[in-house]
Amino acid sequence: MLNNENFLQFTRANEWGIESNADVLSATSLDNGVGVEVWDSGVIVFTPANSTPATKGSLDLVLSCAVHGDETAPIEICDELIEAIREQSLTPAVRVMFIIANPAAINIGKRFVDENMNRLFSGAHSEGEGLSNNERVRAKAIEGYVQRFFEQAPAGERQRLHYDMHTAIRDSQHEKFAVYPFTHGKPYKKAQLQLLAAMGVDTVLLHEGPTTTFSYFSVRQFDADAFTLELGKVRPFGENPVENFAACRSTLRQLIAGQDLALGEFDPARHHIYQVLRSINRTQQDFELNFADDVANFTEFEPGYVLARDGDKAYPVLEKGEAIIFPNAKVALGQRALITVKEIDPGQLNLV
Ligand SMILES: O=C(O)CCC(=O)N[C@@H](CCC(=O)O)C(=O)O
Ligand SMILES: [Zn+2]
Repeated sequence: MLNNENFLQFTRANEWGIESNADVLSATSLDNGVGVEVWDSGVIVFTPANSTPATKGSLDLVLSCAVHGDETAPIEICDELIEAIREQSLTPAVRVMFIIANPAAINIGKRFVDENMNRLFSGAHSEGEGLSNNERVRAKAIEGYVQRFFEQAPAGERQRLHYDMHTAIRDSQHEKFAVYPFTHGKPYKKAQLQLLAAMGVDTVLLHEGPTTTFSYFSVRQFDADAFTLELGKVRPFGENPVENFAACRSTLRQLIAGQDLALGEFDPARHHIYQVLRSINRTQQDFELNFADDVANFTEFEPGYVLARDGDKAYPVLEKGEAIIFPNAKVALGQRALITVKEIDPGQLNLV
């Protein structure tokens, strides 16, 4: 068993998984009756001691971090929550699974080892060159764990929620924001926007099409409410300002403990909603972004301004209000190097 070993340390010591016959895989329970199962390195599931009132106990919550290994704030948040549950200072009233996705990338302090894991979900791990590197194998295994977690839930009306937590490479005009994956026409949910705001995330980016990200996988395969959360800027371990994550930490604790979040009336004015206008891919070795490294996410450029050049092709701004997100000229060929977005009125949204 794990004994008293810190789960993050155990995970970092077992970079690409643990033997399927390892004794750490056996299920156990804490003195307070909470069930604990380690399904793999970085994958731990807690089950409440007793059935709780249906409205609370019916939540199945996935909290993931380290899909990008250098994004340390979400790793620190998960570490704190996992150990609080194991020390019994936090008692889950809902099923909760934590996934520390890429321990090998954490250990080298990099976004990934061979390949960006957040482009490998929904089966992308097995396309092209197939399961040719550890990130591909791990993404496939993680898909299986999420499937098992959601599908093993007791019968009855249940809510599925997945927060895939990240931090961004650049500064941002909205420090925290969420990506709301493509819903295939289903309405967006007011309660989810309110829950995000309670976590300090008042800005939401609506994806306009399918992606190979982890959060879209949970939306598409399991009809979960799932979001990529960008909680701040990438910093080394120990340098994340604790106060910046207080709302996120306390809301996650309340969700895990099944406490009432008292979200109140939906107020559209409280939320900034951005629509994705374009994804610009790098297709040529000769790719450049035409703005400085310290230009923040959500910065607007005037129509006509050339944002990027991909070989001979120039990408000028097409309309007033067009702003940039996630610029990265160093992505692999064929991958997204930049997204452009535009703020829209929340009143325009199909909301339930
Ligand atoms: O700051 C950056 O440039 C990247 C931050 C990051 O990792 N973002 C995610 C967004 C995923 C999504 O679109 O849901 C990513 O690029 O994987
Ligand atoms: Zn990330």
